[in-house]
Amino acid sequence: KEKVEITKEQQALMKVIADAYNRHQIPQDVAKKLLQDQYSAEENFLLLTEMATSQVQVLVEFTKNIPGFLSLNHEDQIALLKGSAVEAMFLRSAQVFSKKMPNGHNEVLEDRIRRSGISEEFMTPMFNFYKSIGVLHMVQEEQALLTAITILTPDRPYVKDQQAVERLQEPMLDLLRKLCVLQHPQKPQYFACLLGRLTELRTLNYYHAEMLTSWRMNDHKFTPLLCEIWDVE
Ligand SMILES: O=C(Nc1ccccc1F)[C@H](C1CCCCC1)n1c(-c2ccc(Cl)cc2)nc2cc(F)c(F)cc21
Repeated sequence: KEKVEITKEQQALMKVIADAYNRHQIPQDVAKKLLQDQYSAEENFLLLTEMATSQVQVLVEFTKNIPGFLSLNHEDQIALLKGSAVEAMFLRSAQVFSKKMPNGHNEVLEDRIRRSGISEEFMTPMFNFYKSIGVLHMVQEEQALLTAITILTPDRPYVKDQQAVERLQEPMLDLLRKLCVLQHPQKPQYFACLLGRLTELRTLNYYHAEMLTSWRMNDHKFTPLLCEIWDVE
């Protein structure tokens, strides 16, 4: 039985990533807002574009705290952010969705999202992903590391120096693997399961532009930042 322990520098890395993640959390206000009222498709779309725009800004701040990220080639920094922003948003949405709320609130939230304006065909893949994240009961540190690992995916389009990105991603993967063994000793496949979620996350990437352009309303308006990140308009 391999004795797993976190080294001093891994503890320091964990602290940096977890603090950055907590500092740059989007307040849970999107769930609270959705629970308060039933909005029209237009209002929901506006809320989504506002949330997604602020999420990108939050993601940039979080990414700047990843050790070594700012030493990467500048074009590669942009390619990594552009390549991971949508996945980070769905990962964040899944974490918001999975938060245990008072009785009945989780059901209301799901219902509000089902009726928000998203086309029917995307409900199943999206909620399947949210539920597969929910059953993992991830702790904050795991969520923060998983987001950092998603950002540091070497094979994003247009990344020139993939090795440099691998060198940053590897210590995160090693730390997450150890955390999983220590946090979930009764689930030896937990780490592999987490990485499997990242594969499922990429499939949502595939749908995201169509999820927006097929929102049940006319004349979809996007912020310039979203046009950049979400391959729309
Ligand atoms: O705001 C959102 N997500 C979000 C963005 C940035 C940071 C944090 C976020 F939760 C949207 C709302 C917007 C308003 C209409 C309903 C969906 N959202 C999605 C979502 C995101 C993108 C597409 Cl194309 C389809 C659904 N899934 C959600 C699950 C939740 F539990 C939740 F609370 C909100 C969620």
